[in-house]
Amino acid sequence: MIEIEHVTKRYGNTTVVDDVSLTVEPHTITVIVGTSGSGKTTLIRMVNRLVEPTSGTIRIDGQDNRAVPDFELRRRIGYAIQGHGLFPHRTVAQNIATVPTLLGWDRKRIDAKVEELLTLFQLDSAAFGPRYPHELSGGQQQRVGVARALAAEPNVLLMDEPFGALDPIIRSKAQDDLVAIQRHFGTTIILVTHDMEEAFHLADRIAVMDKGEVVQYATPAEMLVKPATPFVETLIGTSERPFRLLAIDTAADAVEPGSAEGAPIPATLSQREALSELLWSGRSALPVAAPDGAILGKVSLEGLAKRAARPR
Ligand SMILES: Nc1ncnc2c1ncn2[C@@H]1O[C@H](COP(=O)(O)OP(=O)(O)OP(=O)(O)O)[C@@H](O)[C@H]1O
Repeated sequence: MIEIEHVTKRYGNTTVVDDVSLTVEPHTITVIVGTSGSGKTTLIRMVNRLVEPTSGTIRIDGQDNRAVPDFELRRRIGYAIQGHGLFPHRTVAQNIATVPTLLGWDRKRIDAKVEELLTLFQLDSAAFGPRYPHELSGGQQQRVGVARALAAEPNVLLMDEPFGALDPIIRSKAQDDLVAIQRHFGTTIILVTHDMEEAFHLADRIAVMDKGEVVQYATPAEMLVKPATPFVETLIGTSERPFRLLAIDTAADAVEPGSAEGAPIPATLSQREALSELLWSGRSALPVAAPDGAILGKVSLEGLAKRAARPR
């Protein structure tokens, strides 16, 4: 659990984070959104103490983060940023091994961890381990960046626009990978993004920042139904509301019994993507397939239309 209590950061006379309090429950994804310069990066950097708060307290699993030695903070808190921040003169394997090496893990344990993470991110370790970052695509570099952040098995992962530089297809894949990883390790994640679609897709809770303040901290569904301020409403985009609602859950959650014609859609698609497939294929229902190919049932236009309506 991460408890941020009355945290303020000032640079000179300018307050960039203004008395922010929020609690991030263990094993959840909290997404921070807001306008440029609203203090998102500064807020998450105070969690791992890359920035020192002017006042206030941040506790990680009950412990004040000022009381935790640096090396221990680095082990407990992974940090992944846009552009990946990979060391250009170190191989992929060496990049991933950075924090475990600093922590003095033995060679065998480090090698096993590198292998595990590369496999998890669908990068063949024999082919990719010895390569240098410039020999990878942007999407591969991004995955290595996240793998490196996870190498010391942190309880907490901070991500600052980790998918910002990716094209939409790789981005969607990277988001799915992140959800899979989060389930696999049970990591508590705070992620900063500009992309509201990404926020609604990934978040258990969303924090909206405006001029250094958190103006709303709520589940995506709560935020859609009751935006705290006109700013939050604008950020969500009123014409987007039904689609945002559908972006929260997957097709698996909307499966109805029965069969349907046409190519099956994966159960992991968001309901929004499922709706898009339905509209584009011109069908009123499509089969839904589990990852092993088994047909789970169908999703229908009618079913999704009900789910897109304002929750009561
Ligand atoms: N070291 C610093 N010294 C002075 N001002 C700073 C410093 N770091 C950040 N700021 C200011 O604090 C404000 C918040 O910056 P921050 O990077 O946290 O915003 P952000 O919400 O992450 O923005 P963006 O979405 O554009 O990345 C900005 O106005 C920025 O100029």
